[in-house]
Amino acid sequence: MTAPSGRPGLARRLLRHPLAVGALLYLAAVVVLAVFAPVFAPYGPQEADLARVLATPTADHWLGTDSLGRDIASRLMFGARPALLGVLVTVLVAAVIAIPVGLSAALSGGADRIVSPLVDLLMSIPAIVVLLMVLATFDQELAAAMAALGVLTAPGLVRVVRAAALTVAGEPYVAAARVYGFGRLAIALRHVLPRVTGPVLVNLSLVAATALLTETGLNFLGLGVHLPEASWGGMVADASAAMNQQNWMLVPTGAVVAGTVIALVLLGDGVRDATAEGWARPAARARSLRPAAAGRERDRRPGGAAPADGPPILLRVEGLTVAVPGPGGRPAPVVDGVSFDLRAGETLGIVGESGCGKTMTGRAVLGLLPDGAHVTGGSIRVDGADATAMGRRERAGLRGSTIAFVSQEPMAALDPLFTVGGHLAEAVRVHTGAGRGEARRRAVELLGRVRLPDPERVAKTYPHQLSGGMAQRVAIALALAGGPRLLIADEPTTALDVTVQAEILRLLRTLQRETGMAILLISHDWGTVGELCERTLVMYAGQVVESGPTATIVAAPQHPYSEGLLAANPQLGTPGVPLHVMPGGVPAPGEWPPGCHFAARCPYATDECTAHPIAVAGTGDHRSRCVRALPTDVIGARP
Ligand SMILES: Nc1ncnc2c1ncn2[C@@H]1O[C@H](COP(=O)(O)OP(=O)(O)OP(=O)(O)O)[C@@H](O)[C@H]1O
Repeated sequence: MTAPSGRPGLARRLLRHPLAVGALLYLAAVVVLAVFAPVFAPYGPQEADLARVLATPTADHWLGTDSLGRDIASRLMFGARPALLGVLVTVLVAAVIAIPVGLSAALSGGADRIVSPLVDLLMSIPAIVVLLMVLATFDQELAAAMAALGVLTAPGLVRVVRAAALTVAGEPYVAAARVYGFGRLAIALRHVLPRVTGPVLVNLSLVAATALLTETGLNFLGLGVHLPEASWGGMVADASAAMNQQNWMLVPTGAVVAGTVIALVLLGDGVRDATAEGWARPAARARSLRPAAAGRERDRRPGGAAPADGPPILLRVEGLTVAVPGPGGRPAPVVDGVSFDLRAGETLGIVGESGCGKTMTGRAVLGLLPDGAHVTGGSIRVDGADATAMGRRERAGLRGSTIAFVSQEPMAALDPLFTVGGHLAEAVRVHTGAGRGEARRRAVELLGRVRLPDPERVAKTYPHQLSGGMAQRVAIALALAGGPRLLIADEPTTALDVTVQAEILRLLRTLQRETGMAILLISHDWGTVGELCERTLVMYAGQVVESGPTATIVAAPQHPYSEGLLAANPQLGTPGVPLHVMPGGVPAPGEWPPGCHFAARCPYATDECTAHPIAVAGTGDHRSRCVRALPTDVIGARP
């Protein structure tokens, strides 16, 4: 791992852009001269020298005088005040409206359904008409007009914030933040807002430029600042009126207005570039978390009944069915009548090929199904409470504190903006309400618990500085932050190399012993499941086809699919003997055959298998969904 290093902040990155620095200096000078105009201006804004009207620059009047002999430099300084004030009002109003509204629209489908059409409607309103109405109503009060301009420009900015936030909201670490139990507000402020700052600042600079031009335009028309007060627009109007006698006056007034607009735009460009540089990171972006499940009830018989006695049942899933939109928009089940119990402190594996519905089952338990997928039947009871009947808030309250999640892509779950320690401390604060110092201490403690060497140092690193194994340990530490009683680990070792896989499995076993939490391990690999799980569910095409003690299934599989899966496992193979390959593939959702879903690939299939749905049957806690219970020696007798 590389040494911890800080990332230069936006301000420091901005200083690397000469044009932006020039723009910043120019704008700073304008602001200082405006604020301290009474100090810096050699003359009062209305101080007239009728003996020297329309003078070109002299030692007394550096920028000349206007048609009433007033000092142009002094009036430009005083005129900058309403200009800057107007810009400030517009920008503030636009930002205060657009940022929260745009974020809400991006993060909540309900809000978006209201916001998007409203934005379209507001953007079609002609701004100038509204501004003239406001000026007429408020006795030419420029601040009111500029506030109205802020309201009118807000919809455009809402679109920008929404679009930028939507992109960020799709990032895996935002999905992961929900998994870790963060509320919407915390996610919006902590993970999404910092990432939309760049586009927002760029667009605010354009809003500012528009506001300046509008303010100048209104004053040019004599509709804002009351004469004889100085305003840039009024000065441009004076200069235009005196063009036939002397055209110098338009040079300083026009140059100041144009210079300020250009500086605002250049500053926006600089911010955009500096923000983009901030996001260019050495590590490739990790892939996104995979989506998950929901369901319809069919077979309520527990496919994975826990032993009758033992610790209390922590999770009871009964007849869970999850559907996604299938061909023609009809719901297609991807999880079909899955039932199992998980007792406190127990480890249960779900094993099966890709596409069998393992992840969907896990994500349904978590209450985080992908868009379009939903639970169409069955129940999920956590500690006896029906989670499927819970409201959004109550369900979110379970995540992180009662149920935690670890995915196979730990790097994707970590926000690149924050150090590992910052990330963990935030999770601790969310779940325990601890103060900053305490949360920080607990964060380092958690890093120690997942056996990371030198936790203090690791706490200061950024995600891209971690190796895959370290990132997985950090993700596990994050999952532990809320003291969960159930950890759902979805292929937690798949992306790691073999030695690191073994270390992570050992860590999970140790943590499970230390904390007494239950583990639901999702894997396609018998080796992983066999390493960690007392009991296992074998899933095929959305259904549990076999369940029971892992050792029993491995020794004597009852279902031909379990048998084929075991025979195809390299860890259980004999050196020199080619591994068994199951012909065909898992049928896609919506294409499941009637009866046994595995029939088309099954070497023992008979007409009976496809005639009707197959019930779960078996003795004790070892059950399978097959018309025949296979003798143990049948693997050797494979046709
Ligand atoms: N967002 C989604 N929309 C529609 N279908 C989906 C979605 N996510 C997954 N599916 C489908 O649901 C089925 C079950 O997927 P799931 O991810 O649960 O399988 P899995 O057994 O966990 O396999 P893998 O290990 O590849 O994730 C698959 O057929 C998959 O194509």
